[in-house]
Parts: sequence; C-alpha cells; structure tokens
Amino acid sequence: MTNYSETEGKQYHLQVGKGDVGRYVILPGDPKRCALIAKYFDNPKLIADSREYVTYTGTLDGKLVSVTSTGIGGPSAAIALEELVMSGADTFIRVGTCGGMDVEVKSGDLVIANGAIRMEGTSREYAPIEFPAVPDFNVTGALAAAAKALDKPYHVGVVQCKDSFYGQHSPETKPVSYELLNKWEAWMRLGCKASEMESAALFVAASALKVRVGSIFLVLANQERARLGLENPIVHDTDGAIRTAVEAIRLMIRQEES
Ligand SMILES: O=P(O)(O)O[C@H]1O[C@H](CO)[C@@H](O)[C@H]1O
Ligand SMILES: O=c1cc[nH]c(=O)[nH]1
Repeated sequence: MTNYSETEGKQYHLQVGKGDVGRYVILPGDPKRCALIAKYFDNPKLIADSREYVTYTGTLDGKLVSVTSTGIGGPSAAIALEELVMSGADTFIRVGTCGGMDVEVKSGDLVIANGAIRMEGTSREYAPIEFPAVPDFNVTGALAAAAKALDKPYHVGVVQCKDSFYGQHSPETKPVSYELLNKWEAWMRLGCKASEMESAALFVAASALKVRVGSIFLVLANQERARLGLENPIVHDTDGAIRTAVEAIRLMIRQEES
C-alpha cells in the first residue's frame, strides 16, 4: 500500500515528523496567526511551511510546545490533527475566531467551547451523528481557569460548526444556507454561544484518535446584536485568546508535574 502519511520521517501534508513537535500543540486556522503565537514560546523555530500548514516549535516552562495552522474547515483541520498525532502530539488547543450568536456574547469577548454542533461533514466520517462532539474536560478547565486568571471576559458553552462560512452570513444578518435557516432559531433558543468551522471535526476526530482537544475563540462580532441594533463593532485582535491558550498550557504543564 502506498504510504502517503510518511516520507523520510515527515508527514505528507504538514512536513513534520517525530521529534519536531511537542506534546502540546496550539491550532489556529489562519497560518499568519502562527508567528503571533510562537512569539510567546521560548526559542521558537519555524519547522515547516507546507500548504496551509505552518508549524513552529519552542518551549514553555522547559517543555516542547508547537503551533500548527489548520486552514479553514473540518477536512484540513482533521488532517492536521491526524498528522500531529502521528508525530507524537496528544494535547491540542484550537485558537480561532468566531461569530457570536447569544446576544450576551459581544465583540472582543472570548468563547470556550464545551460542545460543538456537528453541522459539518468531516466528523461524520469519524463517528455516527449520535456521538457528541465534546472537548477534553481538562483542557477546557485549563482554558477557563486561564481566562479567569488573566481577567478576560469569557463565555463557556456550545458552538455551532458548519462547512459554509457564507451560509452563516447574509446582508440581513440571517443565515442563508437552507439547513442553517431551518435550525438557526433552535440553536439560538438553546443558548448556542457562537459559530465557527473546525471544532466539531476536531472534537470527534480527537475522540477517535484518543487525544485531547479544547477550543477558545475571539468573538469578531455578533450578527444577532447587529440584527437588534445593539453595539457591535468588528474586532480582529486575537492576542487575548492566544495569551489565554498559552497560560492554559502552562497550567496543564504544572498539573502534569505535581
Ligand atoms: O480564525 P480561524 O481560526 O480560521 O476560524 C474561523 O475563521 C474562518 C472563517 O473566516 C474559519 O476557519 C472559522 O472557524
Ligand atoms: O461569523 C463568523 C466569524 C468567524 N468565523 C465564522 O465561522 N463565523
């Protein structure tokens, strides 16, 4: 059988191999976010830049840690997770951006996922739809503790995942995808905090691969607040979410050592 997954010790898509990455890996969608994250590591080094996957490795409190971008959507995020696991990583924090849904979720706030709605295709290739997309309890707890310690405004709750970014958006701030139009009202009534694209795939793939994943997001804006005429600036600075993820890794490293 052709072994696509590894050539000369490097995984096919990410071009990283065993020893290149730490146990802990931060997973932004945007490759350009990697350098912003790596600057919080001690001695960060660019390991690989392949397709949408950029990887840096450095240390935090003496432990090897990495950042790898996943690109947009479940398929590429699942590839990143699979190849990082084959390279020796087992604990992941997705640091993403999202659109707020619950009216209390404001631009600039952080959202920490405690579950993800599987309205995307990738997770269905890993588990029947009845299986829940849930993050790792310890990673999620570390993210909430870090947000609290850094005094960041944050919300913990369910996020909605989809394959069509523009299906979520329309000029009237209503979803335009047929499936979302039917269900968006239900997700709102059920208190869904935000919408993004990768966590459901990552959580379910992580269950299948027996590794740990948690997710934290910067809220860029909230279309429900826009619809209601409430204050709703658009923000882009992911530094607060990044610093919270870095602090969560430090907390987990300390837990590991105690
Ligand atoms: O900012 P990132 O991490 O890419 O996350 C969000 O932004 C992209 C859409 O603009 C999707 O990947 C979505 O999940
Ligand atoms: O509204 C948004 C913002 C970021 N990412 C999304 O998927 N949706």
